Amino acid sequence: MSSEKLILAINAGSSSVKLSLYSSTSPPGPGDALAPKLILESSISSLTSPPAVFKYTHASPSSSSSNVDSEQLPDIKSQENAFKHFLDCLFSDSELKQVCSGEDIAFACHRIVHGGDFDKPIVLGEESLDHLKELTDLAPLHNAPALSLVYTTFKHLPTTKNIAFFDTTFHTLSLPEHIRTYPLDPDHARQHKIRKYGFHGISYAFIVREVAAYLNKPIEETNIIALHLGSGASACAICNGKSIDTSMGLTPLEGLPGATRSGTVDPSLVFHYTTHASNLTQDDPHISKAEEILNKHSGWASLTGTPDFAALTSPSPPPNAALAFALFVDRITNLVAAYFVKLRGQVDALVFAGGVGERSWQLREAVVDAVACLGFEVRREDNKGVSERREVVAAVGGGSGCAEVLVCRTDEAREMARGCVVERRFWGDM
Ligand SMILES: Nc1ncnc2c1ncn2[C@@H]1O[C@H](COP(=O)(O)OP(=O)(O)O)[C@@H](O)[C@H]1O
Ligand SMILES: CC(=O)OP(=O)(O)O
Ligand SMILES: [Mg+2]
Repeated sequence: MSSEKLILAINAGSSSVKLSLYSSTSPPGPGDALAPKLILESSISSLTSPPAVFKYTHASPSSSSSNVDSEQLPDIKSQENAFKHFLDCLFSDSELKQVCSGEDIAFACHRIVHGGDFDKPIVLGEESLDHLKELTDLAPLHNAPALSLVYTTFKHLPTTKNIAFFDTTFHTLSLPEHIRTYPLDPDHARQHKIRKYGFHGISYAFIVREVAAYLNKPIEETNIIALHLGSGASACAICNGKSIDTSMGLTPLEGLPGATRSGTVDPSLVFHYTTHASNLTQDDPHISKAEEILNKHSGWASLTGTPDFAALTSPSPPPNAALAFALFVDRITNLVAAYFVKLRGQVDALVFAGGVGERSWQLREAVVDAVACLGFEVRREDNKGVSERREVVAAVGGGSGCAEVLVCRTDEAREMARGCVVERRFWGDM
């Protein structure tokens, strides 16, 4: 006998919480296993610049009376309160008969950005949490909010099984030693867990599976250059379905610039920029002044005054918009060129994903034009029209003889829900 189980996917950012509720049957059947069914999506954003904004949308029917398009919540300032508000809405939602209390939610899947050496998702318990707490020092800006929501889930959903999915997992076993090693004293590096980990792996796992299906190739034979360009941005060279290089490193700061992140800069810059580089910040005793500046007060927001990438190509752009745009295109070009060579030119597709990659046709056009000498070509009309289309993967260039240029609507929540459904070990005692 199969019964329906509910899966809640939780993606905690530093200033937002994104939640998606899915259903799946237990035990998962062969057909169901790949397709958890989306019931609703919700988000609470602007937690650090109140008022927080709440959204709550049923997957169907699209005009549900419980939907909240955009509601300001001035009293909500923490991840915990945001989550509690979401649960209150969920449990009082008269259109959702299958969920009345926390006991109805079988699984909570948490996106934890830094997973250290974990090479697969894990069920969260006291022991694994202790280990993850140690890793928080490596990624204080990312892991701390996610872990705080794990504790909140323990408190409010005590019967739910909590599973951690890591951004690092996709890279853990496949990055070659010479890629994951920094040229530093090996003993010191080992002792302090200093190496390239790579991030956005939940997204890359989704992208490579969807792109392989689109290309009608086995994942194990699929070679792509994937660009996850959101408020945090990275690139990944994927050879035969596996990550062989990626631009983020020990932390998500390395590599490409982001909305408020500098990306790679000369490490000595830190000491020229501020004499208080290693002082700890007042708000968080784990974060140094330098980390705060490079993570939260840099990137295109620092050049232009706005974190909104769309503003850079709007009819009335902010100051330095052209500079910030050209700089981003240049840093992406460096990576595409390097990864093209690392893949020996055997590239099935150049793939754009993430908020900027999926929505900025101008950015895609500029990047593809910049790497045209490698054989990439953009179809301008398809590229402009893609944002209105609903497919998970859409072609915007390439084709006959040269690599495809694709846009993939990446979905970290769906990837976690799918991971939860396909891993039988999570369902053992259910
Ligand atoms: N229409 C658009 N054109 C260009 N950039 C956009 C557009 N809509 C959103 N963005 C950018 O996408 C980024 C957010 O991407 P997303 O992947 O959702 O973020 P996060 O990294 O927070 O998960 C923001 O920096 C925003 O400026
Ligand atoms: C790893 C990372 O940078 O994540 P995000 O882009 O969601 O901030
Ligand atoms: Mg993201």
